[in-house]
Amino acid sequence: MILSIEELSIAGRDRTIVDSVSLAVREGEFMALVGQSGSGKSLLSQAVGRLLPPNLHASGRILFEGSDLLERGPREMRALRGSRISYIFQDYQGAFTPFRSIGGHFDEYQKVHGETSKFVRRAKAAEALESVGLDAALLRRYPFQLSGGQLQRAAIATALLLSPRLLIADEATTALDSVSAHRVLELLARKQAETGCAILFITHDWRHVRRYANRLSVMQEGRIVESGGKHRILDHPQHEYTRKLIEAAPVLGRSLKSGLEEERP
Ligand SMILES: Nc1ncnc2c1ncn2[C@@H]1O[C@H](COP(=O)(O)OP(=O)(O)OP(=O)(O)O)[C@@H](O)[C@H]1O
Repeated sequence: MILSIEELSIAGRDRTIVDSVSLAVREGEFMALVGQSGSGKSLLSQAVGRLLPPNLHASGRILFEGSDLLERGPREMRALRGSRISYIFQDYQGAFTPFRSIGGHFDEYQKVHGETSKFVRRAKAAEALESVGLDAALLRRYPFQLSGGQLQRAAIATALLLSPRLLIADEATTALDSVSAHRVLELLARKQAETGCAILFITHDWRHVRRYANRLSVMQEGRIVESGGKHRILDHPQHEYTRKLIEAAPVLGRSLKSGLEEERP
């Protein structure tokens, strides 16, 4: 296991929002986390990077590469975020400062993580951008000069720059049109195959679960109600809530079944 969340609770002053959740992500797998709005998926993922809002408190254990992140200090966590654990969010625009060029962002990111050679930083930035299918000339542009899909791809390039072992994607394609979303997901899957990083993928879109996930967990009101392999859950959901979520998903001409049938010759 690269990540093992054990009995994690997240609470505010007067209520428990995430209630004793356990969830594991294996090395190199694509793990989806689904559940209705407000079920606690984002807070759970923020707790992993110790990014919770200050009014919320996490308890339990979050074992990453064997050691408990809840016991790490802020400096250690800063070093870990970006290098071993990376995030991409729905709000890709928020990942970029408007008046800094794309190249400036890549440069700053690498400086913060200790790359002292300007030459190396420049070369890595160009390589990273090209690896997500973008022209290195975009490094000179500003965020508002890129499309949503291009920006999200640039965000993925940044997130993968330092070869993290875990990438947390929180509704990373929700704000994109379906063609751009598809491209971004294909890119994520390809980068995952290349780098072997694990992905914790938070989504509302069952088509993406069906296509990309290895395993998934279903969250309802702060608890995990069901976890397992994609085929098992999509074809034989055990929990009533999972069944309802799957039934409510838009089908768009293709069955939401796991796809096993199609894989048969
Ligand atoms: N800082 C906060 N203080 C108190 N409650 C919060 C805070 N942030 C979020 N919440 C509440 O915690 C619950 C879970 O929020 P969270 O964002 O994790 O849900 P989610 O499952 O990711 O939803 P969505 O799919 O809409 O993103 C919600 O009821 C939300 O209103």
